Amino acid sequence: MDRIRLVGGNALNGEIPISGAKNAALPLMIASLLSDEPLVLVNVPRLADVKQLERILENHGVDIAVHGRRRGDADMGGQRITFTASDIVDTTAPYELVSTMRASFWVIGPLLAREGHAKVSLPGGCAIGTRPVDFYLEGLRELGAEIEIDNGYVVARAPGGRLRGANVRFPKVSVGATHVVMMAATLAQGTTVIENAAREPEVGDLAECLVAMGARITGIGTERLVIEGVEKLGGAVHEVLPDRIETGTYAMAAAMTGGDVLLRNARPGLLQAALDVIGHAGIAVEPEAGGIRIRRGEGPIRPVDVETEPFPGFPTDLQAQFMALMTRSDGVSVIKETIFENRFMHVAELARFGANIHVDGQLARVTGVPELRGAQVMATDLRASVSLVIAGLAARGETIVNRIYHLDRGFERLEDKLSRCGAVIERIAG
Ligand SMILES: CC(=O)N[C@H]1[C@@H](OP(=O)(O)OP(=O)(O)OC[C@H]2O[C@@H](n3ccc(=O)[nH]c3=O)[C@H](O)[C@@H]2O)O[C@H](CO)[C@@H](O)[C@@H]1O
Ligand SMILES: C=C(OP(=O)(O)O)C(=O)O
Repeated sequence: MDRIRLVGGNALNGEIPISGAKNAALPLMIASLLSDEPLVLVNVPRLADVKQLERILENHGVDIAVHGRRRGDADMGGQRITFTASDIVDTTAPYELVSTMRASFWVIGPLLAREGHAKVSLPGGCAIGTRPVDFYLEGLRELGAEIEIDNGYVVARAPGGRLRGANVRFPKVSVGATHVVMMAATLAQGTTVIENAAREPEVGDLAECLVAMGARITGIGTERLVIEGVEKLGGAVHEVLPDRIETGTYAMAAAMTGGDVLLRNARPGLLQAALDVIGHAGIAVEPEAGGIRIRRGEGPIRPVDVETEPFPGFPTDLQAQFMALMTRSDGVSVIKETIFENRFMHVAELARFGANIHVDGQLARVTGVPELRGAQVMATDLRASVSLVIAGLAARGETIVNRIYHLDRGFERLEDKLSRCGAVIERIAG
């Protein structure tokens, strides 16, 4: 398994290009199942999760064409990929594929809406929690689906071959459940209202793409979505929005090491809560024409208390990265994780750098220390793995991060992007 080796102490200076968002690309790719016409996605990031989802979509009969580079393409720019689901040849998503990439469970919505039936493996839990899918199934039942669980699979059928519009209210904000019910509702008979819908930018990005394909959706960006079902959807060309989690991650890396970094193509409005917190920690956050500039002056990193919340609150996907930053603050920061029940796996690994963190249920109390020391550490999940890289960038001496396949799921060419800004970081194949 590949590892990453870092030697800490260098400030980051220069420019980091922000890639297309993993959490936007995945639902957008799945939306291609809703139409028999080509869906062209622009700025698709080169990530392990994207490659895995391509394999899953091909299993359903989707033709996938990756366009070659074009003269003038931006350095480290995203891919242009055409997805064409002319004919869905298989409405089963098998365990061996779904278990490797949780979001592939989301194919259940488009398959049910377009074909009237679907058999999709339950995704199972993962490091950060049990992550059930009860809201998804309740929402699809409201749309008229008959659903049973058989041998670890969700077997769903739309009576008469078509779902019907309904009022769906989620008991708790769920990004995935909002994606799935919204996609299913686009082809349902009648109108669907989704209350307590997720407002994450990736949900809005998917909705805009669906509208471009001919869907009728209003309330985009709000917690109340209204979808008027149509008979058929067409093709579209849609650009994947920049990754707000990657943006926040590199902002915290620059804050941690010192230096002056322009996050190219970043959009402040996608992560304003996180940028505000970084500003309260004493770091200069300056929107510019080409992105966001992060400048850590001579001052200390100030402690800030944070509670993770659904958008527009502080995102849970930046919690581990922020904790790494707070390990070097000049005080005490209390971090509350309210979204997932087990998202402090990085605490034990950060402690190996000499960090002082005490966990009590949903709360982590981080007392800043004057110095971190390099260590051998192990990645446990996607965002935890990058929090270890952030710590290693500022630690004295050498750090080895093991099991970085977690990183490759959601961070495109991380070591290239960081080494171009002065970090001593390399991938060790093995
Ligand atoms: C591919 C993708 O976009 N992943 C994101 C998506 O995951 P995902 O869509 O899986 O996360 P959800 O928003 O659904 O989860 C939020 C909370 O609701 C719970 N829940 C969810 C569904 C359900 O049926 N029952 C239930 O209890 C979950 O266990 C969790 O505690 O949103 C999360 C929260 O912003 C992010 O951390 C993930 O990066
Ligand atoms: C939890 C994450 O992704 P996923 O839902 O794909 O596990 C993440 O992107 O931080």
